[in-house]
Parts: sequence; C-alpha cells; structure tokens
Amino acid sequence: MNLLTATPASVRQTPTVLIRGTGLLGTSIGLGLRADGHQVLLSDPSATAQAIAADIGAGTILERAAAETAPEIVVVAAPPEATAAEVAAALVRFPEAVVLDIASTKAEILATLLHLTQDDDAALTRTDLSRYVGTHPMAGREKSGPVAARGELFTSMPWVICPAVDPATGEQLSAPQAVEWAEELGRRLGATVHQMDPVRHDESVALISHLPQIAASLVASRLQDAPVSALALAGNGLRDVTRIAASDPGLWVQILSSNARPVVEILYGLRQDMERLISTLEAPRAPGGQADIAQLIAEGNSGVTRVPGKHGAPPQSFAVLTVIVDDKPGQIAAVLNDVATIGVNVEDLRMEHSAGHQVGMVELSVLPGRRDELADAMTELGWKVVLS
Ligand SMILES: NC(=O)c1ccc[n+]([C@@H]2O[C@H](COP(=O)([O-])OP(=O)(O)OC[C@H]3O[C@@H](n4cnc5c(N)ncnc54)[C@H](O)[C@@H]3O)[C@@H](O)[C@H]2O)c1
Ligand SMILES: O=C(O)C(=O)C[C@]1(C(=O)O)C=C[C@@H](O)C=C1
Repeated sequence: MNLLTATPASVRQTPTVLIRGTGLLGTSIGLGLRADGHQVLLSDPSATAQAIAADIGAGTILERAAAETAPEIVVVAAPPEATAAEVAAALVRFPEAVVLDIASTKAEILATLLHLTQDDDAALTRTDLSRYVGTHPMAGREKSGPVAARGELFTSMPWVICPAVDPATGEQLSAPQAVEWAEELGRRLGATVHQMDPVRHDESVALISHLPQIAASLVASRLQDAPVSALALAGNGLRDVTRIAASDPGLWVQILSSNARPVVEILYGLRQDMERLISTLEAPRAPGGQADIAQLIAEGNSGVTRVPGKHGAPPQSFAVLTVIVDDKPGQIAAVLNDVATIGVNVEDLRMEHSAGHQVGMVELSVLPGRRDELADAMTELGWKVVLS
C-alpha cells in the first residue's frame, strides 16, 4: 500500500512499520504498535539490541521477515547524530515508505537532509523528502536500551510533529498525507499530537526539556562528594529535582550539541538570576535582600503554575494526601480499593520510599474540595494519612 494515496481516515489500516534503532524509544514504539495490531519489523546495528527487542515482543527482526514484506512506514529511532543518515538511507531503500524520525532535536536533522539532496549525484532527492516527517515524542525515561522499554510510554504524553519545511523558501516539503500518517501513529500510541515548525520546536524543547536536564545534572553533580550522613536525610525535594540526572551522557552530548544556541540563550538568563541570588545571599539581611529572595521564590511559584496538568489539560492544582503503607505486596491496590469505595477520583498517584524504613508513601492527588473528606474516611478505615 502506498500511504501517500491512502489516508488513515479512509478505512482503518495497519501499515507495516519498520523500526530502525531498537533502544528505549524504538522498542517502546514497537511494543505499542504491536498491541495496536500492526506488523512491526525491527533493525538495529547492535545484534543484541534487536534480539532483545524481538524477544520482549516488539516485532520481528527485519532479516528474518519474509523477503516480500516491505515496510510502509519506517520509524528511525537512532541516536540524534545517526538520524539524518538513517532517514536518508530509509528514503532511498524503501521508495514508497513514509519515513519518520523521533530524535530530540529537529532543525539540524532537516538541514542535513536538505544538504544531502543538493549533491548532484546524491541518491537522495528533494522529492524524497515529501515522504519524510520529523517527529518528537515528549516521553522517555532516564534509562536507555530495549530492556527499559514500555508500550504505554506515550499514553497521554505530547508528540510533536514537525513537517519538513525548506527554511530558505518556506516551502513545505512533507506531503500532507505523510504528515497525517505521522500524526496517526502518535495517536495510535496514545499520545496527544501537536504540530510545530522545526525551529520553534527546538526553541521550545530547549526550555521545557533541555534546561531541566541541565539543572538536574548540575544539582546532582554537587552530591558526588557529599557525606553519606547528609545524603541519608534526602527527602522528596532532592528526588523530584534529580530523577533525570541519571540520563545517558552519550545521548545528552548529542542533544545539547545539536541545540546549543537556543539552550545558551536560556542559560544566559539563568546565569543572571544565579548571580543576583549569590550576591543577595552574601548579605541576606542587607536592605532589599529579603524582598529579593521572596521575589525569586514567587517567580518560581508563578512559573510552576504554568506547567500543564495531565492529558495536556490546562494547569490545575490538586490537593495531595499521603497514605503511609507497609512496604509489602498488595498495599497500593488496597489503598486504591478503599479510595474507590469512598468514591473519590484519583487525579494522580506517586509512590515514594522512606529512606531507612520499611514503609512506602502513596501520594494521592485529588480535587482540593474532596481532600479532607477522603482523609477522614481513610483514617476511619485504619490508614495512616498525612496532609501536606
Ligand atoms: N530517551 C528519551 O527519553 C527520548 C525521548 C524522546 C526521543 N528520544 C530520541 O529517541 C532516539 C533514541 O533514543 P533512545 O533513548 O531510545 O536511545 P537508546 O540508547 O536506548 O537506543 C538507541 C538505539 O539506536 C541504535 N543505533 C546506534 N546507531 C544507530 C544507527 N546508525 N542506526 C540505527 N540505530 C542505531 C543503538 O544500537 C540503540 O539500540 C534519540 O534520537 C533520542 O533523541 C529519546
Ligand atoms: O521523562 C524523562 O525521563 C525524560 O527525560 C523525557 C524527555 C523530557 O524532557 O521530557 C527527555 C528528552 C526527550 O527528548 C523527550 C522527553
């Protein structure tokens, strides 16, 4: 089936998808598409990565598939630096397929692809780019490799679709049908689809993805020589801020290098704020010092209210109630069961472990108006409840 003549809306079609690069993201996409009824083919330069992806059910290794099985969609899920060359190779090798990539930055990859078409005896032509759409699922983990993959990784998360546009002329190169298929794939994986041009995408992710990674890494790097006695006191504040500090350095070298300009612009502003804070804290009780500190925290308050809530809905504040549970199987289910019986909807749930104690803390986010009622009812049922 040529997807440029078959839009996803016509009949429900399940194109055969080849995933090139079967690490965390590629394998997660494979698992999700298999669950949605697609035939998935897998290929990775690492024989181990592709074997693990196949073993955990993400698809069939390309070389083992029947010779006549040609992919209708290719998803390049390779490291950012390898992505442009892999997209070009897929466009040439599968001349009817729609080719998507999922790399974390978009403008540099498109520029490289355009550059590849300019060579007179290049295998890749400008027309081939009508079958290419850049995309970026805003979902991931701080782990890499197929073993960390999850088919439901993309559920309710944003997925950015960046149709290829020639920056020199503004001409859209991606065919509308190819864009439709890119969006459809994101939706079939449970994501919420957003369209954006590559440059605006890169500026946006510099702020909402690359800055947080840098902040987490910088904070966590302060811990390297911290005394064990200090680390033993770590509460949720530190965990909240440092989770992504465990991310793969190899991947982030590539992401930050290919989006350096927009990231640097943000870091200039951050540097200014840091310098102001440092000089204020050098004499915190000097005139104006207290107001300066309060302003910094208040500016953070105002920023955090702008982070969208779940399902990409407008930000909403939920009230949090923490239930202390024994660290043994079945406790979370028992908590949720009782909450359901009380009739309160859980908007979000988080589990934390208390350092040094055999207890867990189940944090339930609920509508503010229902919190006290839930806390009373849970206490009555024998749970230890903490309001924060
Ligand atoms: N990790 C995240 O949170 C996240 C989220 C969104 C998008 N992405 C993007 O997804 C892509 C893959 O990231 P990941 O986290 O799955 O990394 P990963 O390290 O888990 O997997 C990358 C895989 O690509 C393979 N590979 C290496 N060179 C290749 C090549 N030339 N062609 C094909 N495959 C090749 C590796 O063997 C490995 O299996 C990256 O471009 C990344 O920017 C990552
Ligand atoms: O949740 C995480 O672990 C992530 O780091 C995911 C995250 C993000 O910043 O949201 C990181 C980089 C990717 O390009 C996309 C998603």
